[in-house]
Amino acid sequence: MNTTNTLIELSKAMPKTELHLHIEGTFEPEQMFAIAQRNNVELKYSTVEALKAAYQFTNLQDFLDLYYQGMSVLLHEVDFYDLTMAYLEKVHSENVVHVEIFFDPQGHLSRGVAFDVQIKGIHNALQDAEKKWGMTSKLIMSFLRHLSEESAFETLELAKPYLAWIDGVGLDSSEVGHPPEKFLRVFESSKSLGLKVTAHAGEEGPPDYVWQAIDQVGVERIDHGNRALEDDKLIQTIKQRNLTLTVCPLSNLKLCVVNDMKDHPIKQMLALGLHATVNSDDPAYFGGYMNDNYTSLIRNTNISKEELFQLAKNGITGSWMAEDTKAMHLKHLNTLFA
Ligand code: HPA
Ligand SMILES: [Zn+2]
Repeated sequence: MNTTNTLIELSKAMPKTELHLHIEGTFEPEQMFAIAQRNNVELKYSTVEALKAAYQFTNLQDFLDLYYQGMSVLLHEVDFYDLTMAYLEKVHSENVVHVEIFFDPQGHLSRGVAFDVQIKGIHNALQDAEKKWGMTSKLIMSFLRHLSEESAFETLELAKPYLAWIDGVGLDSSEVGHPPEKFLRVFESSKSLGLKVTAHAGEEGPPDYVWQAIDQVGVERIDHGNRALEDDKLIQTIKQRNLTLTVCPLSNLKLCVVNDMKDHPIKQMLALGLHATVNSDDPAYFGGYMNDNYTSLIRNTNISKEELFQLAKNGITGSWMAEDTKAMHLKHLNTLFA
């Protein structure tokens, strides 16, 4: 086998974590049509093929418009369960051992779907995956940044009875024009409830948004972070504070954050000593799950075995899983790469 194929096989076999994944972004067109039919909801596209053909994006907003349309067929607890379980089954088959999943409560509340309906479906699927395969997970409630601070506070209020099932809060949706500082007070309240904090920053937004996420919000992780590379002082700060970047290669390509996978900056991030990880973001929309992301990087960026190991290791150390579980997966990883 040549080196490329050897590395691809190794990337498939290695224990992986997924730290940046929107559960609503795992909605495969076939499942979307099946759930639409059983819920008597009409989709804007008449066939799976027509829907897939619309997955051509030039920026984040193009994608978000379709993403919110797609999730509109989710109405009942079983829909959230089925969506989550389909994703977990898929990534279990790819040797993903731990997932940290975002969900967007406001994207469903606005359609009259209650908070408890959403979270019960998702939570039960996560529990079943742990029982069946020992796959561990964390759940991150994400605020939609194009909506108001007041709406985020209302969402946090609804989450209070379910804090035992929620590990952290995040910030997603349209980035430019909606800086992290817009949600400072909501993040403060979230922290006081014992929740961890992360935020999408530097996907399309400027380095200043990453500064705000770090210095004002006090995030424990940065989701994406690509544009941090434009600011040397920011790079040094991210490094000094040991902040993990949840990087999403195929997402970056589909949303034109990078023009070509050959230009993806993940190797540069590693060379700078940043804790970059590989994640799939919205795999049903961006052309691939975890293994596809690694395969694309290996084929296009000349990644070495050492870099592959570092990416997988960063995924374990940058996760919010228990320290003894981290140690167990790191041991397995070391054996595979020995
Ligand atoms: O990549 C993303 N960026 C911002 N918001 C999102 N919501 C789902 N995916 C994304
Ligand atoms: Zn994302």
